[in-house]
Amino acid sequence: MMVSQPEKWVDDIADAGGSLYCFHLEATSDPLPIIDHIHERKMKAGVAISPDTPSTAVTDEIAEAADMLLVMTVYPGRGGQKFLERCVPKVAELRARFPDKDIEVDGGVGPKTIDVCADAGSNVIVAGTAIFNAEEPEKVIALLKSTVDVAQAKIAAKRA
Ligand SMILES: O=C(CO)[C@@H](O)[C@H](O)COP(=O)(O)O
Repeated sequence: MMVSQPEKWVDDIADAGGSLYCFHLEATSDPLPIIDHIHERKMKAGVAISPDTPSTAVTDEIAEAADMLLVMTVYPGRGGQKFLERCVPKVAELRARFPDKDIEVDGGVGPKTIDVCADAGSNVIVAGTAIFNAEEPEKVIALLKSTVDVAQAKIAAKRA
């Protein structure tokens, strides 16, 4: 949800059948009650950070309460923007602190940029333009999935 006052829309999304409610950390000074509310409404809670927000803004307390952490790799607003590689170290930092958490990337992700995201530890991928503009979207989806699967297996092997 790219909205201010994200707490206002939790019930509407739950009532509409939502299963995940992801909101921007920058949009609130009090994220923990929002996460609690999302969970009370039986949805998973995601916390997103924009490109200029450091990963350390996601405190251990917030991350432990949330189900998913989203590192935006473009400025929120529209599809088709250029992937911001400078955001990738935030994925690695979050993955190091939270080995078992879902960590998502969103923005400019496609066949040319998936490797760095997957190697940094992202296991949830949002891709718009790379899929919708592809001649064979299913092949792009398969590539994104397999790249993440291989990277996740490597990361798991290192941890073992
Ligand atoms: O909502 C946003 C950006 O505001 C993203 O979800 C993008 O829409 C993803 O699209 P691509 O960057 O993959 O085209």
